[in-house]
Amino acid sequence: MANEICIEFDDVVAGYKDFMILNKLSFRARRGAITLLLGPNGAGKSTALKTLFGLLRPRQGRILLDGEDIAGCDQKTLLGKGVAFVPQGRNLFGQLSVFENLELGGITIGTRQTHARIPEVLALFPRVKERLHSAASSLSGGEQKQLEIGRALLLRPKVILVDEPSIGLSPIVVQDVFRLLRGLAAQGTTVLMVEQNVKSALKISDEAIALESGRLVLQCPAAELLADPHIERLFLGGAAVPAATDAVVV
Ligand SMILES: Nc1ncnc2c1ncn2[C@@H]1O[C@H](COP(=O)(O)OP(=O)(O)OP(=O)(O)O)[C@@H](O)[C@H]1O
Repeated sequence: MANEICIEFDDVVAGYKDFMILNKLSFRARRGAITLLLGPNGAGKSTALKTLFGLLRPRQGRILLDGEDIAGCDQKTLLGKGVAFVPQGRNLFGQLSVFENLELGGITIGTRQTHARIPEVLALFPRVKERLHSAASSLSGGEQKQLEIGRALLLRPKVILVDEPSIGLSPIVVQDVFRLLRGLAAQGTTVLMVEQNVKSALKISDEAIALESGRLVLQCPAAELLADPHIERLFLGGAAVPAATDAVVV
C-alpha cells in the first residue's frame, strides 16, 4: 500500500483565461504519504491544487485519482470521491459557531451522519472542542485552521489538499498542524500540501515536488532535499536544482 500511486498529473495544462499556468505538469503522489509542492512564487503550486479540486478545468492532460480520470469533475463530485480541499487563508463563517461551521462541512453527507461524526473530529482538537458554541471568528488563528481541517475531515477524505496551512500561525501552532497532517497520513490519507515554510514542511513530508513555470523540475524524497545544502536556491526563483542523489530531475 505504501507505494501505491493515489494521484497522478499527466501532462496537465491549465490556467486563467488565455494565460496557461500549468504547462504539461506531470507528477505522482503516493497513498498515505505527504507530498509537498515547492517552487518560487507564481510557479503554479496553488493552481495545481485548484485544478485537482475542479476549480479550474484543465485544457489538456489527465488527472488520475486511483487510476480514474477526474479532470474537469466538479467539487461536489470530487468531495463524493473523497477529495477535500483546505484553501489558503481564512475560510470559515466567522459569525457562525464552531459547531455550525462543522455542520456546513457535512452538507454533502446529511445531518444525521454529520452529527454522528462531529465528536470524532472534535476528539482531534481539544481546544476547538472547548469552544464549540463560540463564534468561529473568536478562535485563535491556529484553532481556526484546525477547525478548517476538521471540517474537511468530516467527510473522511482519502485525499486532503492543503494550501499553505502555516500562514499567520506561530511556530508552535504550525507544528501542531503539521503533526495532525502526519497523523492523517499514517492512517492512510494522502496529503498534498503547498507550504512556504519549506524546511519545517520538508521535515514532516515524505516526498518533495518542485515546480517552476508550471512544470515539474524535481521530485525526490523530502529527507534528501532537506539534507541538500543548496536547498535555498530552489526558492529564490533560479533554475538551480539541488544534487539530491535519487532525485528525478525532469
Ligand atoms: N484567479 C486568477 N486569475 C488570473 N491569474 C491568476 C489567478 N490566480 C493566480 N493567478 C496567477 O497564476 C500564477 C500562478 O499562481 P499560483 O497561485 O498557482 O502560484 P503559487 O506557485 O502557488 O505561488 P505563491 O507561492 O506565490 O502562492 C501567478 O502568476 C498568479 O498571478
